[in-house]
Amino acid sequence: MSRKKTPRSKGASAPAASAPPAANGSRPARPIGPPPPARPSLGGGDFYNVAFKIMLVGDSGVGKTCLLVRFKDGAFLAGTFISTVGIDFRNKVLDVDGVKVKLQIWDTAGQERFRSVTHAYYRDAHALLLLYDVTNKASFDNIQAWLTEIHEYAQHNVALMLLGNKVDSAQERVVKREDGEKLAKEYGLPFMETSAKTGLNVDLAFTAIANHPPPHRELKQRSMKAPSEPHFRLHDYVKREGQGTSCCRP
Ligand SMILES: Nc1nc2c(ncn2[C@@H]2O[C@H](COP(=O)(O)OP(=O)(O)OP(=O)(O)O)[C@@H](O)[C@H]2O)c(=O)[nH]1
Ligand SMILES: [Mg+2]
Repeated sequence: MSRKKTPRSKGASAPAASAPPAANGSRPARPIGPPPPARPSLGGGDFYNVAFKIMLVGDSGVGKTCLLVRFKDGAFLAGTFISTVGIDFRNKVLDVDGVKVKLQIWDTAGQERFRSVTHAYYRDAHALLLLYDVTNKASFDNIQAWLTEIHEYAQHNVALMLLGNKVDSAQERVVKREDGEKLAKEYGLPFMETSAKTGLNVDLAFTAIANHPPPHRELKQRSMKAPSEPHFRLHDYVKREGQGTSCCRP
């Protein structure tokens, strides 16, 4: 995949590839009735009922790490671009209808040389946030290649959302919002534009994923829908909750 920007190699403070907690490969079922007893999350004092694994993917430099840091810490990593090496993860527990949902968010390296590392993580992901940079046409053109990769390595029922990041950079924008909407519609994906810098739609993107329904219910409904409507619930959520966002039902 070609890129406009050449990411700098990683500095000493960069996140190292970290071993994942054991994954059971199954999608977490949101309980019907009272939530199961809360468990301590790995590596923190937060308690949770269910865990949900989300992967951030897209070209190097589109803002995956910044999006995660904005969501987790409410901060923006301005200045020096430190490209992720391999894969890193952070946890955040959200309350969804009284159920503590632990989002385990995997931040992958966009650089091609780490692709074989990240491939191994796709199959355990319950959801994918696929990013491009609205100021980088190449990152948008590469979305199709990312989708091919996702179809090859991820579970067939993975929840997927397309995000056009860096919308705060209005002067540098080269990918129009309509172009993002059109592409999303073509592939039947929910879509929104985000800014890790200002925080626009960042929480919404993650909470939409966290509100994703239990897989058994979704699969049942999905089997009655046309294949081109795989993410209708995410669409509905984004449409309902979003401000200045877009939702593309094919
Ligand atoms: N203006 C603006 N800059 C951003 C935004 N998000 C990220 N950046 C900048 O874009 C550069 C790359 O951001 P990263 O989050 O490190 O990119 P990445 O996708 O994680 O890159 P890799 O780790 O190499 O895959 C950094 O210099 C950030 O400061 C945004 O929303 N707006
Ligand atoms: Mg990164």
